[in-house]
Amino acid sequence: MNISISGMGVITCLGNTTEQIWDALSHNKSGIQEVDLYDVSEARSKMAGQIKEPYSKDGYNRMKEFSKIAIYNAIQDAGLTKKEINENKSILVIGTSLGHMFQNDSKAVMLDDYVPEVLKELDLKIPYISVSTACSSGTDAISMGADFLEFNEFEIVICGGVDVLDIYKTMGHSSLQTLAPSQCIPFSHMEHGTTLGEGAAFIVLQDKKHMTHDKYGIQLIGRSNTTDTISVTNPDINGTGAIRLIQQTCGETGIESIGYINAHGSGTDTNDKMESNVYKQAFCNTKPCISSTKGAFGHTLGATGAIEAVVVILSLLYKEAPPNVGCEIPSKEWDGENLVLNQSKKYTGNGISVTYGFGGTNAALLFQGDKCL
Ligand SMILES: CC(C)(COP(=O)(O)OP(=O)(O)OC[C@H]1O[C@@H](n2cnc3c(N)ncnc32)[C@H](O)[C@@H]1OP(=O)(O)O)[C@@H](O)C(=O)NCCC(=O)NCCSC(=O)CC(=O)O
Repeated sequence: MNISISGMGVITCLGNTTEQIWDALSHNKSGIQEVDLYDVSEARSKMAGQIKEPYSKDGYNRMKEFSKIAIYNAIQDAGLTKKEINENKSILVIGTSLGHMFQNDSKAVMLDDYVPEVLKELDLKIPYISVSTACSSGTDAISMGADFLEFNEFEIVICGGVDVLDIYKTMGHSSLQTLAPSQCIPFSHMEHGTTLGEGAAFIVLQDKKHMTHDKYGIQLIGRSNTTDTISVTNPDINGTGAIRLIQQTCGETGIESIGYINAHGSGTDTNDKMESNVYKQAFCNTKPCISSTKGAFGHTLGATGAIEAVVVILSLLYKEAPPNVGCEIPSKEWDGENLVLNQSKKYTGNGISVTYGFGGTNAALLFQGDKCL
């Protein structure tokens, strides 16, 4: 089966359309600013990829609003009517890390309790399933969506990730000492650490032979996940599970087909060292372009894999690997690697999005496409 991308919808600190985010990314722009959503005076970092007004400050409503915008835009982009979605076998697969879970101390909050309202307000009468695998959630949601399509369970799959900023995530990462005091610049020789962000991205997957018009000509040709579980917070510095992940994702296509890697690039010392070890070993004969887009969006946790999947799709359409926003001088581990610095680079071949999460969850999506925008 040819798993095709028929539509995409996004909301991020760089904009609410794929055109806006590509324009900002390709001009090396970052959407990271000082947080005004809650009090960050006690936090190690005051900065985040916050989506500014006019959205609700309440986590539940914020999750709902971001999901609704990205899902609605993905459906519109796919040219599907609500009737078509409701009358075919359709499903929503929604990934998040902790979403709005810690927003109300007084009662237990379900991770996906807002989703029925999203569907109702969009007038969609379809089932949904939620996925939470830390920072790989958005990637795993797309992977699971592709499984539903491939095994003929569903015909129209809307899948992606959403996450919101909140004081609990900020203070959690602050006490773990993972936050960069100023701003995350993955793979840079400068200070290390991540910067949080928020947003949502959804894509519509369909079997190419059921589509009347394949406007993007992009296919999801590989997907996989592996688990290390060597530590709750530390990645396996040798990257054994991550290397296996890339090999499994590429399968018979072969890793030499990859022209661009959208890395996890969380900006922390341990993650960035682990990733350089992984790509050095996995791509010893080829040197694909590598960049992380977290310097632009911040680390959007459960949404990051879905947003980065959209970035890879756009990179295939524009035939350019986007910059590693803010990175002028890489750290020495990247000597000899084809790291994209602060300017986009032309590339040919397939694009892969790789995400790693706490608990050792690793996930990847491999896309192919020949059309040009
Ligand atoms: C969290 C770490 C800084 C911990 O490193 P070390 O163990 O070497 O450092 P350390 O012992 O000084 O720990 C720093 C502080 O965090 C606390 N700490 C560490 N691990 C903890 C845990 N499992 N639970 C609670 N607290 C913990 C320590 O007590 C200490 O606080 P105190 O000093 O107060 O005692 C590091 O593992 C790291 O950078 N991890 C992130 C790597 C990364 O970016 N991975 C990408 C995928 S994960 C991702 O993208 C995010 C996600 O999935 O959500």
